[in-house]
Amino acid sequence: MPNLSQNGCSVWVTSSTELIQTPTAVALGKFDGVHRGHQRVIQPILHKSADTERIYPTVITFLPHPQEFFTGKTRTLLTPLDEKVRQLELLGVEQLVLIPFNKELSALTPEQFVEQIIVEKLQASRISVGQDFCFGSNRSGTTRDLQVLAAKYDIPVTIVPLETHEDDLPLQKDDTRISTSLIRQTLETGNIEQANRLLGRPYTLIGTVVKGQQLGRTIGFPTANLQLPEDKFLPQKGVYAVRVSEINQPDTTLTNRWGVMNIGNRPTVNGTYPTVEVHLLDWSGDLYNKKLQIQLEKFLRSEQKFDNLEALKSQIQLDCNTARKFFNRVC
Ligand SMILES: Nc1ncnc2c1ncn2[C@@H]1O[C@H](COP(=O)(O)OP(=O)(O)OP(=O)(O)O)[C@@H](O)[C@H]1O
Ligand SMILES: Cc1cc2nc3c(=O)[nH]c(=O)nc-3n(C[C@H](O)[C@H](O)[C@H](O)CO)c2cc1C
Repeated sequence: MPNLSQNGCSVWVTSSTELIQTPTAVALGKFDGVHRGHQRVIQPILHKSADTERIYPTVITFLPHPQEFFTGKTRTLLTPLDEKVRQLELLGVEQLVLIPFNKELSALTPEQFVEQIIVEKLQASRISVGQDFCFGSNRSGTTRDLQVLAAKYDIPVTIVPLETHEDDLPLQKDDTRISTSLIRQTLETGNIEQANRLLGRPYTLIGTVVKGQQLGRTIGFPTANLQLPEDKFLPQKGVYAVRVSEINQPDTTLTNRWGVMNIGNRPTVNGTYPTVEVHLLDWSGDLYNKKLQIQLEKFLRSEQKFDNLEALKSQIQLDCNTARKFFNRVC
């Protein structure tokens, strides 16, 4: 049973239905990315001033992802567990329940799901779902079914209309819904500003700084090499302007610092595997073992193979200048 409370987070995370804090107000869904649409679904379960009883604002999701369970294929995520918990905490969610998705659960009828999970295990006093939510065996239950079934137990259900965007996306002319897959597509093409608009916040990487080959310092640009969760979805390879903060430590010199980041194989130094490295502007010190949050703000260029380290060094200097100009304009 993961409990990330010790990880500096106040959200109670459990995958044991015996350890759920009840009664709950629940939002149901996958919530990968915790994007603007997800945020709207979560809004109705947050504390209302009129609440007299202690009701836990709770997000319910399934582990593994139902698609992963049925296909056997692992998926990368916009928000791996640790990051999802942090985003939910920022919204005011107090509990994340990861319901084990297995054969028994997938076989429950909509009626059984409401009775056994929503009523008995979660003791839900209120439910919120997105308009396209389906539940029960073969995804046979609709949001309308949920409303009807929950009404038998006097549980109100909010059905939240799908959030849309106003961006002009050539591939999605008629479909303006914000979705996890649209954000993934946008990140794959390096359109970070658009992805950030769809998310309602910057796309973020959270990782621990590990040792590399001690090469960066020899060209005047030390870079913190980030170890990320294995299931983290990476955007297009290349160089980005980023904001960097240390997680869990109120070290003010490491809060919201500007930086440049490279995601790539480093062809100039004959790199053989992809790395994620960040150079902080106007900062020096030791970052090893620190946990950093990197917010991606602008895609600057694709990775290139340079003839020598001098040429790479000049380009990184130009990247720093471009990032500085960008941040001076937006700040
Ligand atoms: N401005 C800075 N930005 C990033 N790291 C810095 C900075 N200043 C000092 N450092 C420190 O230097 C380390 C990186 O040094 P350097 O790039 O030489 O070696 P490395 O960790 O082996 O990485 P590389 O893969 O680049 O060789 C960082 O992990 C951090 O502790
Ligand atoms: C801002 C930035 C841009 C980079 N661009 C490239 C690049 O275009 N090609 C490359 O081979 N390596 C690039 N690197 C990685 C570079 O090879 C690596 O940091 C050093 O070799 C030290 O490991 C970049 C690194 C940073 C921080």
